[in-house]
Amino acid sequence: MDEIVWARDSTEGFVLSRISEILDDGAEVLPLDKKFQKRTLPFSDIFRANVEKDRDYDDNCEMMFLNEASLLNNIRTRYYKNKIYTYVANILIAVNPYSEIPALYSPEMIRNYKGKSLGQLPPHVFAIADKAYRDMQVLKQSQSIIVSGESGAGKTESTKHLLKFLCHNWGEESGILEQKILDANPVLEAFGNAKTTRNNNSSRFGKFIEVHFDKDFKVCGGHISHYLLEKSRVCSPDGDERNYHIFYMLMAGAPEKLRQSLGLTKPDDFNYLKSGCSRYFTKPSSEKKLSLSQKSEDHNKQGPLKDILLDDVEDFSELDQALTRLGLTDSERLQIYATVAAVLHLGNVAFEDNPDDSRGGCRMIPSKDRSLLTASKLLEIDPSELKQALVSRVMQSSRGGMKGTVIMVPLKVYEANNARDALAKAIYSNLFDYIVNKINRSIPFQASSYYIGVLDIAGFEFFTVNSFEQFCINYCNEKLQQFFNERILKYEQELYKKEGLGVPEITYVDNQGCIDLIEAKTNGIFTLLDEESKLPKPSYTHFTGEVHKAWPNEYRIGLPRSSKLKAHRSIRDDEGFLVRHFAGAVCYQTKYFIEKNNDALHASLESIIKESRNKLIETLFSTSMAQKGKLNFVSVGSKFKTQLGELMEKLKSNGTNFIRCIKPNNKMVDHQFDGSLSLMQLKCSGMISVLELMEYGYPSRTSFADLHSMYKDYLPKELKQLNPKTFCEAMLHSLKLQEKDFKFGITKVFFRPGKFAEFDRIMKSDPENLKSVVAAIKKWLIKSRWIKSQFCVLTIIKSKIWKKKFFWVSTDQTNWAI
Ligand SMILES: Nc1ncnc2c1ncn2[C@@H]1O[C@H](COP(=O)(O)OP(=O)(O)OP(=O)(O)O)[C@@H](O)[C@H]1O
Repeated sequence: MDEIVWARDSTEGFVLSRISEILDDGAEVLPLDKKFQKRTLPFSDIFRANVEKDRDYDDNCEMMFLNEASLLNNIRTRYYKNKIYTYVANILIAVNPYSEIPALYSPEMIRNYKGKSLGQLPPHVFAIADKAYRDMQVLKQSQSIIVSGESGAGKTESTKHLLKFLCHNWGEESGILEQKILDANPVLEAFGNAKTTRNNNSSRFGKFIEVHFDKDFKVCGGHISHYLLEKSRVCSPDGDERNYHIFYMLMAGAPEKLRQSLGLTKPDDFNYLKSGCSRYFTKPSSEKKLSLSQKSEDHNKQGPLKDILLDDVEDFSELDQALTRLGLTDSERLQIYATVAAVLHLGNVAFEDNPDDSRGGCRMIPSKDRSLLTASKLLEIDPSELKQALVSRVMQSSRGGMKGTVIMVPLKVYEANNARDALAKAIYSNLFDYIVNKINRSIPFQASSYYIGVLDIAGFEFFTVNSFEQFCINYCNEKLQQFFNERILKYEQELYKKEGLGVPEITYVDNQGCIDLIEAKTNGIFTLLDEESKLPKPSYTHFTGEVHKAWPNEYRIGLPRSSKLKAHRSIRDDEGFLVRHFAGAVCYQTKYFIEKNNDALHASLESIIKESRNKLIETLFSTSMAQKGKLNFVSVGSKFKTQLGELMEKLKSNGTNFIRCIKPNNKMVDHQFDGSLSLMQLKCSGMISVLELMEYGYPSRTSFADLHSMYKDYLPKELKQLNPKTFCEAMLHSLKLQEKDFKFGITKVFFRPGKFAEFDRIMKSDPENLKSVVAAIKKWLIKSRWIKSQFCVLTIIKSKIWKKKFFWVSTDQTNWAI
């Protein structure tokens, strides 16, 4: 028993092994590398291997055996050769190299990929951008490029390269528009990105960036839509994580005068920064520009954070210039910086129990007066009114539906803390909306015919503790997965039908049930959460109970104790629920669901902030949704549901391209490939199911014209001159490929897995072999021409006989038919 197979392994993903014994429901396998142990595995963990050591494939579909193990191995082999891009048919897999690969994105590369069909050059993110552009031109349809992957997988970097390729090749001569679209990046990153444990420059929001084209397919504008900024980070970055970059950039990079006027000193002087990592990102040259008083104790002790791209000192001036180019005046930029500083000062306001209040209310700690004064000054609101609104809230009694006396309700310490944090989050997230809006307005926009939209949104997430943020992200991924399934499978089947291949229908697992569970109007989890918020005394345990009650027989939802993870099994039934997503089960802890879903300010705070004399603050809160009573509040969940609905509509009406980004290791280092981590991501992105589909279909396909242009130079003149369809027929029929390995469609030829590679190998083989190939093609051509001419003769003879017959029949009846 000598067959070499891939055997599942918990760390590597798969290891090459030899089957030593076949058992009833599995086999005993012996890994080739002695460092791995012999094991007995079920058949579902053993896969056939394409064993040609060190060989890799541009397109996974060129492989003979399409399975998760061969896919993982191909990606790994290529990654170590610095080939970070790989196709699975039209889908691009991009592995984060965590290092610069020389010339990979050079201007020459940008030129090279322009106008090339997919497959003509090695896989590349530029090839996908070019395909989207050509599809837009040919099909006269807007296109989307969906870039997905977990945090740190390289979505934002890929997005930047896509935009650069599009703007560079089809932007206007002056490059002003291109500059504006590209200037959006440093601005979005300063306000929307933060250092997390998984990525130094993690985007804490989703975005859909549209590049618009005019009737001549030249770039004529752009637009950014953003989703779900992570607001909780503003008040409580944790452990090794940081708050949004802008806070540190201002403190490290702003001119001294500006820092002084904003009362900015060093990160550990501010509560909203010192709960997390308080060090700056610097390079040796910029570190020298920092004074001791600007640096936190930790920074002084441990030194700066390091990243190839980030530098808080230099990034501030880059941001300031980008904002200027986007059209913001000196005073507008100053107001933005003042607002950011105000958030920090607000965070330093603290409360204690008020011994003079018999109702258990709190008061501000007197030593924090200075922070309150600075925050009020920067926000241009009255400090005493702000103080009052932070420690109490106004309620109106109502009797028989009539509004009655105004009552001042004192807040407890934790309520005042919540009110302060809610205000800080509202200011920051409204500022983010304002900045995105400013970017959009600064990008000139002429009448647009089509657009290419790039979606950069977080992939499926599951941690030990999963809260409302993960719930929203996973809901979004559930919708995107459904779309992916529909597009890939539907497209595939429609193509087979259109090309007349006669391949039987392929079915797939539908995840609509899971989507219903979350978004159903009457009993979906979002609805139950909103209902809970409207109760006089909302409680997360009651909400959790309602969720379990609403879905008693649904297998997709379960109690935390049904989790496979020990950490989740100890969560009480009324403190969490488990959702079985397409990518795996996730246990959500519901403790902060209500607060995170309803982040509106209480009425007193809302009215104080609206009275600000500061133009920017006034603008930020002019359209904000005041909580006009509990019954008509707009929750975070329902807003996201609506936004996502609109996005899905756009995606459905566009052509689609997919890029799946993979993070090869958690250490964020180059040349280290963690097999099981990467395999998990391939599964979560739906790539394994795509392979299953491809295994039974014809995954490699190319148009007759493309195939002709790809290989004509390998052949003599007389064969080159054939028309593309005859050329393809001649080549495929005369080579020793079996009939079942390929199919001719109307415009394309389709190959079974691995067969295109076989064909390619024959065509590119040594001259001696090629000679015999040419001879075989010529022989086939002579034979087929002979058959054709015989067929023609026969047809003429037949038609003559038929005409005679017809004439005879028709003259016998009516004459008009001749
Ligand atoms: N193509 C690339 N070449 C070199 N380095 C890269 C590439 N792609 C990503 N990186 C590195 O990986 C880091 C993380 O990438 P990126 O920020 O694009 O991830 P992401 O998927 O957008 O993460 P998040 O969801 O957290 O925002 C980058 O800051 C960069 O250092």
